[in-house]
Amino acid sequence: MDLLKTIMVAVVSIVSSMFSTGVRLLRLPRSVALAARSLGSASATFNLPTIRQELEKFQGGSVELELDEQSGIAVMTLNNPKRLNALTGKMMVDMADHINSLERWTAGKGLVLVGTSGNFCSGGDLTFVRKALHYGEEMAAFQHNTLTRLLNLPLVSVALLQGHALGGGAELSTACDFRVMSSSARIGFVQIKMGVTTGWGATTRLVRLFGRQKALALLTSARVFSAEEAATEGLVDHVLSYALQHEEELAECKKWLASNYCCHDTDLSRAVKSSVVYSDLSRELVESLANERRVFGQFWGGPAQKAALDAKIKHK
Ligand SMILES: CCC(=O)SCCNC(=O)CCNC(=O)[C@H](O)C(C)(C)COP(=O)(O)OP(=O)(O)OC[C@H]1O[C@@H](n2cnc3c(N)ncnc32)[C@H](O)[C@@H]1OP(=O)(O)O
Repeated sequence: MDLLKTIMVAVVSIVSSMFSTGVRLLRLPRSVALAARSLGSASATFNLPTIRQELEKFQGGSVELELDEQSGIAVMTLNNPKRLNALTGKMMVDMADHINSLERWTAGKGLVLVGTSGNFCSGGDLTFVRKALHYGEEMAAFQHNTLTRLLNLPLVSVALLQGHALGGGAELSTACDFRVMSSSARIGFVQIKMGVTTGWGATTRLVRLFGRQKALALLTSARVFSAEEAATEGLVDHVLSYALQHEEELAECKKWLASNYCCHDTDLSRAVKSSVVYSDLSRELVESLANERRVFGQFWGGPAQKAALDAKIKHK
């Protein structure tokens, strides 16, 4: 317990020093998260509560959170099944609120991020996207904050990829520590085909996960991978051996997480994850996300994106 406290204090001290220099992205305890009312970069400052109010106007779908006190494994479910769990503004806000709850959940050691009804997420909800073409950098700032806090939770997280994980859906999966894939699922960073760059932080995370060459290949090719191909490329950590029903695959995924990475003492497990996060709290991460946001803002709402939206592309 002392070790965990020491690490948390050190992390808070680093995060606080980032706040004092105007860099307000990273998170840890609720008290610090509450202090992070705005997210700043060298060139722009974003007011997260104001962005939140704006995003809430784009209703549709929900994100649910279930905490299992006994196993210490939480399940966060994307729920917009008619649109293959594409994310609306309201769902982004729900997710941010659930990350707040998970930051306070001291009994937890694991998290599964999943979509309902056998699909992970088909990216940004294109109905929402069409109405939010004026709001790219702000949305990106909100998502960067939420997904960095997800990545930095003291829980070992896994994305269960079923059905489609496309565009923003593929980005969400990179905010988890591990990826488990259903044998029939597909994953692709298809943003470039939609006339945009990554808006939810995946470029920064892909470079860190797989190195710059593979990140560049994934993002410029927009290739959509089967589970077998994704495993060969090292994009996913485990492929479920045969396709099961949604609930059975979720149970399998929880079992995989519990038996591999959540099988030791809770305090120690959280301390290990916090140490990993600590080693990753670099200014370079924050600056990379700020750059990613700026680049994204240059294309969001631009002619290439509008043409792609008009073309009603299916990423088969
Ligand atoms: C933030 C930046 C990004 O995320 S860029 C990536 C944005 N996402 C996309 O471009 C995905 C577009 N959708 C597709 O390619 C196809 O729907 C895929 C996922 C391949 C599934 O094809 P298929 O199995 O034939 O199903 P379908 O097209 O009939 O879809 C079922 C219903 O879901 C909808 N849907 C799907 N994706 C989205 C989305 N991202 N936003 C809003 N709605 C979406 C489809 O329109 C379809 O709805 P409906 O039944 O026609 O009313």
